[in-house]
Amino acid sequence: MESALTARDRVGVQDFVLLENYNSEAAFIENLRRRFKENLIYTYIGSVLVSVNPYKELEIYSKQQMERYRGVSFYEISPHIYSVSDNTYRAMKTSRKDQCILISGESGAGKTEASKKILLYYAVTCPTNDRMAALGDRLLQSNPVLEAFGNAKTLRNDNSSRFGKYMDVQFDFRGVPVGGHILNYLLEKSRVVHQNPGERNFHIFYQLLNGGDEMLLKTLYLEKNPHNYNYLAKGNCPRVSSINDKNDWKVVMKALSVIGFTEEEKLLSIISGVLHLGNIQFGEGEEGETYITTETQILLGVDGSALTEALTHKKLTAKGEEVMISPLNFEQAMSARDALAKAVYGRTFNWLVEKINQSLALKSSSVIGLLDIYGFEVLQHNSFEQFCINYCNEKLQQLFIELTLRSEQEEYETEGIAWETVQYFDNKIICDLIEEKHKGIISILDEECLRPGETGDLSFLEKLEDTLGGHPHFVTHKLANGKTRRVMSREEFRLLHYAGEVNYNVKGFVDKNNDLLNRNLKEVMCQSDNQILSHCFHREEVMDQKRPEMAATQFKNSLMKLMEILMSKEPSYVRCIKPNDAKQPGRFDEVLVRHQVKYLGLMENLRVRRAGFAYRRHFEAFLQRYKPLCPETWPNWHGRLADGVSTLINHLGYKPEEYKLGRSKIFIRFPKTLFTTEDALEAKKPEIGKYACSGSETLGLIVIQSGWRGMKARRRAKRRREAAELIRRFIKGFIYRHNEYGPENDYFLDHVRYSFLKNLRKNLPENVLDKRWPTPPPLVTEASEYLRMLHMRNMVMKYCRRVQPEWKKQMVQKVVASEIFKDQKDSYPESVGRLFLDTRVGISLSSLRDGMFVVHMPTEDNKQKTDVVLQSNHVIELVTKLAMMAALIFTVTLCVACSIRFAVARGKEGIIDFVRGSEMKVAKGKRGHLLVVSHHLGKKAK
Ligand SMILES: Nc1ncnc2c1ncn2[C@@H]1O[C@H](COP(=O)(O)OP(=O)(O)OP(=O)(O)O)[C@@H](O)[C@H]1O
Repeated sequence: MESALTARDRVGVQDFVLLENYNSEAAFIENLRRRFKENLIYTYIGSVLVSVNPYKELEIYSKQQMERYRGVSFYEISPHIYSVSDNTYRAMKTSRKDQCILISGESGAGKTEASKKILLYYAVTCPTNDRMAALGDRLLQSNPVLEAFGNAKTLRNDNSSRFGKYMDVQFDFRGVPVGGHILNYLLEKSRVVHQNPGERNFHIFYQLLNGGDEMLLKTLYLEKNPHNYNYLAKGNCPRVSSINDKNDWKVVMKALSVIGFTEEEKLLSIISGVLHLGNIQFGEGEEGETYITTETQILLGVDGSALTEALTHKKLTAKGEEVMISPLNFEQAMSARDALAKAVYGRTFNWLVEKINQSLALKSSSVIGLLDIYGFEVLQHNSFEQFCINYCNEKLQQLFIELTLRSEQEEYETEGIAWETVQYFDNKIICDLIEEKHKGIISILDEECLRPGETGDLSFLEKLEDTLGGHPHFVTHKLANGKTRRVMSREEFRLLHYAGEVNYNVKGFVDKNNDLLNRNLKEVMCQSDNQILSHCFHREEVMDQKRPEMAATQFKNSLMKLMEILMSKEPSYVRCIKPNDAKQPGRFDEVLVRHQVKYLGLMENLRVRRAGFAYRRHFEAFLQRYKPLCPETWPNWHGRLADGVSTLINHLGYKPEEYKLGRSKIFIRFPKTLFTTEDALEAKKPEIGKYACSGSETLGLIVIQSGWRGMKARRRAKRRREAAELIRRFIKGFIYRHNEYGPENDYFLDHVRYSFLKNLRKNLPENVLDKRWPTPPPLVTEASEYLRMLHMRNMVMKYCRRVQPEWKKQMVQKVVASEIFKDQKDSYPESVGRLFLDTRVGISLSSLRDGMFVVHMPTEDNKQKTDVVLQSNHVIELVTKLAMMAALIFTVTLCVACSIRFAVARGKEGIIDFVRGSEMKVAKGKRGHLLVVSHHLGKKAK
């Protein structure tokens, strides 16, 4: 909008809320016209985008353009469908709330083009990977398929969607498009059997005849000439200059394969089957019975004779039992045939949508819904279809008013500003008139259809008059005053819709609401060889005695569901306008546009939006823009933002009725106030320039400055958005921290894990005796314990690798000592730090047959005699056991030489000489030695 403020004189205002005379329809249309002439087809009403069909290719949809709109707020840049797409996408990502974009407008206004542009924007700009790119392809490719089967050339649009479409684009938590789902509404099935002059049947029929190769057509028993088929000949318009059926056929076939279709053959045999069905001719017998004069074999995969029978007879049932078969007259047989064609096509279309949905199905976290649905329709002759379409628009208008008011009210509340009551027309009264139980038009129509006896359109009209006479929004010829009576036929009723008056002709209402297909025709279709058809016509449906819901009630119920879906999402709106009926570029037909402005409820929309304030902006943005206008805020304001804004507007002389300050935003009531401020800014610019520099560089500098400021502001805004998103994810994660790992808490849980590991890394125990270990959060207790064990093992392993055998022996000894003496003997603690020397304690004995052994004792104590000489008859056993008991404490030395030295006292040694002899004895030997003679057994005894 900021750019709108400066550009307002040349190309009108970019946002209608800036129109001074916002109640003037003429001013509104003039603004649209001025912009349209400049190829500026988009204008806002607040955040609602109004789009005028240019009927020519504009250079505004390139990839570069997409880049311009990425991450930029509405008001920072000129209006565009990409801006709506981007803001919606970002709102979904940051608020995690599902969004929807409601696109409305009359036939040919550009709804489908708008929805395709939105889809393309997401396909190009959203993050993706190979798998998702394939899915995005499927999403885009669903368009040509749906258009082939659901679009047709009408007088108003060469590629008119003849069904309503709601598509969910599903995104995962990273904002990657991961799937889609389509809901379709009220396909115009009557087009299969009838087209007005200048119109065509659905595109697929012509594509097949033009694009299908000879072999295929031969297999399907088809000929190329569309005139040969009754169902294609009615509009007398098989060729359309803007349509290339042959090319489109290739596109559709390719799209089907991208989507992953394997049933093309069956699908095409149904399409050809419908064409053949249309060529079935009936003859009339003498007694009024009907017979078929043409071939019906192999049609739609069902038995020819069964089909013939079902097309010419009707099964009548009474009290649930079949009682008789009655022949159909010529008229009845024709309508049975057409009913079958419509049912086959309609159900196949639903099946197709189901198939596409299957190929797009994936689990998602957030959704952006696109509603591309028929706009309000007023034709020369309005019938049941227009009634349903306009009812749908009433519901959407109701939703629109409710949601727009709600969001306005919410903003006021958040900002702490008193809500000012907005006068608007509440169309609930019209919705009730149509849908109320028992009293509404749909209920009355259902009653008429179900009533026993002859039912009819005129008696339906009478019932309407009886029940609804006097309702302010309902009139019939009988109830009308003279003036209205003159313009109404006796078969019409008029509804005063929010968008204008529409006369509906009741002819066909009962039949269309009944949408009946004879039971025996359904039975035949259940048995079709074609699996698509046997899927579409289910046996249970035939068995079920309950009457299915009437068409209008079905539509009403599906609309209720749609309303629920839309209510649960944050809406954005695109309102499409058709500038002329000739589909020509550059022509702006004011009467036609005024009509649409009225029934799109745009003036009402503008009034609601402008009821309170024309402009609202965050303090920061407002201050940033207008701070040069006040010496106290220029060049920088250092206090609170709210105070800065107050200082600024006081300086500018805003009157209290012109504005309100909320908690974070300023609300300005009149555009005039804003324009005056904007003009003051314009006038100030040279001075601001001088402040920064002088002379001819001024202008450039202003541009650079403002560009730099803009960039900085964008960066800041981006950082803020990212931070907000981070905090939001964090809080949500915290709330769901006890849930399974998933999109809601993954960020939080990852963060907890990461933080723990980071902390652990800094605080790992450094040796086996270091018992520190950070306390883990509950989420990672098990992992932490495991890590602790691993780390300990690792430290032990490293430690062990460093331990020498000598050292190991010491440790083993120390462990044994600890087991024996720890806390038992007072001298133990002193021993812990000292090495156990091998030399300190030991046993020596000779290798001979004597029983002597010497226990060597420590020699530190001077006074104490040390070594002990002992004798035993069981020296081997004794020493072994001693050695075993204290294997590593003692060293047992076997003395192969014949003498053992031992300590007698400090510094004094004794020597024992061992010799072999005939008998054992211990005696005093030479030089004071002790002589030990051991018994020698000789070789044998060994
Ligand atoms: N933004 C655009 N740029 C160029 N041409 C456009 C644009 N929007 C619409 N058109 C032209 O107008 C034609 C009709 O548009 P579109 O089919 O989107 O209308 P619609 O509102 O969906 O109509 P219907 O309700 O009949 O389906 C398109 O085939 C295209 O030629």
